[in-house]
Amino acid sequence: MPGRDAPPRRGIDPDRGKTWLRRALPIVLAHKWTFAVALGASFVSLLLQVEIPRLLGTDAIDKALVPSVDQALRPPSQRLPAAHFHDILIHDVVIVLVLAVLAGLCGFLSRRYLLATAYRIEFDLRNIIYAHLARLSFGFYDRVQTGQLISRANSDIRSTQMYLTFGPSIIVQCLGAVVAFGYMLAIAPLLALVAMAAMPFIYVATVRMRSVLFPVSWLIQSRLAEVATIVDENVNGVRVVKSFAAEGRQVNQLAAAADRVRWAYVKDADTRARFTPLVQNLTQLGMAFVVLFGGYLVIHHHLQVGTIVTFSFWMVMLQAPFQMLGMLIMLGQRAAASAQRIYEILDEEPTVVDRPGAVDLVGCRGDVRFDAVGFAYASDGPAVLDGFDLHLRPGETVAVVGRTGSGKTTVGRLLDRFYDVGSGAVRIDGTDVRDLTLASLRANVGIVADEPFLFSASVRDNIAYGRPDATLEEVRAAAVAAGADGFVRELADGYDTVVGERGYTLSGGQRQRLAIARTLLLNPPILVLDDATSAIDVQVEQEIHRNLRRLMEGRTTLIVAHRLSTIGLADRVVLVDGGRVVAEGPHAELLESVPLYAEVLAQADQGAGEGEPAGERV
Ligand SMILES: Nc1ncnc2c1ncn2[C@@H]1O[C@H](COP(=O)(O)OP(=O)(O)OP(=O)(O)O)[C@@H](O)[C@H]1O
Repeated sequence: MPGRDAPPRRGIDPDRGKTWLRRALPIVLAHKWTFAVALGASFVSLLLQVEIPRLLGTDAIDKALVPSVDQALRPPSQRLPAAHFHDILIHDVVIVLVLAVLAGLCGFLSRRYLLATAYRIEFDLRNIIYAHLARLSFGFYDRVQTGQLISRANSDIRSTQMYLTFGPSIIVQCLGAVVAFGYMLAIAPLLALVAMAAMPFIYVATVRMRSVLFPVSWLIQSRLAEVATIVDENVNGVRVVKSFAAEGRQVNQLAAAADRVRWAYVKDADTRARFTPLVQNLTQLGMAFVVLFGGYLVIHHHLQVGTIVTFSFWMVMLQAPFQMLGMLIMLGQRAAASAQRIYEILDEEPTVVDRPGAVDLVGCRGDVRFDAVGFAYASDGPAVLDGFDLHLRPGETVAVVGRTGSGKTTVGRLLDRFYDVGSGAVRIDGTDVRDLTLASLRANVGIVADEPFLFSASVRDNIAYGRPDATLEEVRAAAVAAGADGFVRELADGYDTVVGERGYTLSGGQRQRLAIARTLLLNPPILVLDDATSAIDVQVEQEIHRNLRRLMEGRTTLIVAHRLSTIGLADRVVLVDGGRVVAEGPHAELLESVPLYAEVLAQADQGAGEGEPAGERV
């Protein structure tokens, strides 16, 4: 059996032509032994539970209690000693006790292993999905709403798991009931049929109850999620709410959502209140018929009293599977829908993957070439780059400048293979990036993104994200280089300070400096700076620029320049327009000779005037 943290051993069957259940089978089979123990123990426990009423009824009552009562009617000389009946009684009770203990033990084993199987299947499904999500390319994340996808995946995983584990368990319970019914038929066939008379009604009532309850339970889930979203937005967006004095509106919005949850809960309680007593009373009614018809048989000496007692116990056992069969059908429908949604993710193929024969990028010199690159985000979408040529010599810093939406950021993304080019090629040291392993490519190309993402972890862990084994000295050196050391030292716990969710406890500038430190710790020979300093004030920016200049030395750096000041870092500027490079050279030269360049910079100046924190937009 795998350890708790063992990765899943099998994934789903990739054959899309198979039914959802057959596709999920490998995951269940990976735990077949735990599952078999659970089901086996459950079956044995049920057999023992079938046997106990038989012993009590047909043995203890019919062979000890009823004959002992009969004794009173006989003359004393013909009576058997009371000890004779005591012995039978005690013998039966001891056996019942032993069986009960064994049944309890089997019940324990079955629950223990069934739940273990359930959670292992859930663990596997969750890991398989997460591992797959991690493999999927950026194109997928552009299309789907990731947050919703993940939260939906959670409830889908749960309902699929429930059916996969509890489905077979319910079937085993039904088998136990079949055995009990077999006994009933063997002992008193007519009475057995009478006992079964109420069962179809129990089944129908339960199916009806579930058919109302299931949609309501979905409703409750989605409405709770709605409330959670409103609370989350109110907490995260508290500054906006308060600054617009919109507290009252928000509270009303929450009250309305909470009322919708209340309605769904009341509907749920209402349904249960109506159906649960009905199902219980149907069983009692069935028992009444058994006593009536069984009593008639007893009076006419066709049956013994104990059999009625035994049958009453068995009827309680029989009604459970009839209730659960209804549930099984509902669970099945829900699980089928859930599994389809899970498969939608798992069937999605990553588009950017290691090609067969891909080689590691070793000893990277940092020579970068874009050769006639053509690219569109969607196959039927407009071309973002079209015949884009650019050569960055080792150690050179080049700023890409262009109008907003001209494809500057895209150039950086293609270099790190976030997306693959549609035509042409991006080469590093002469090798097409598609012929390099992704891991080695990304270890050699460091990206400092426009909106740095920090994890809810310590400053140290955030900086060391790409190299978790880095020493504190190395982390500090990177922070010093990125100009972050000063403010980190002033934080309550220094490098051990946990930054809040996504780093919101830090200022924009501080977050960016940590992101720069994180990339610098990797020491990549090629850097992509996506205007990483856009949220930093002029003074800090100058300091960072000093640091960056020192650090860019010896590295090939592509600056995705959205701001004028960043251009100053570059040895050379290229102007992008219409998806290709239309001019290149030093800033001053371009400014003088290329009207479009001056125009783009002028627009950037306007952008700066419209609320940019510092510097000018490009
Ligand atoms: N993930 C995406 N999916 C689809 N289209 C995208 C995606 N990212 C960018 N685009 C589109 O591609 C074009 C180029 O975008 P890109 O971000 O490269 O421009 P940019 O020059 O960096 O712009 P800005 O200066 O405004 O940041 C734009 O029209 C944009 O709408």
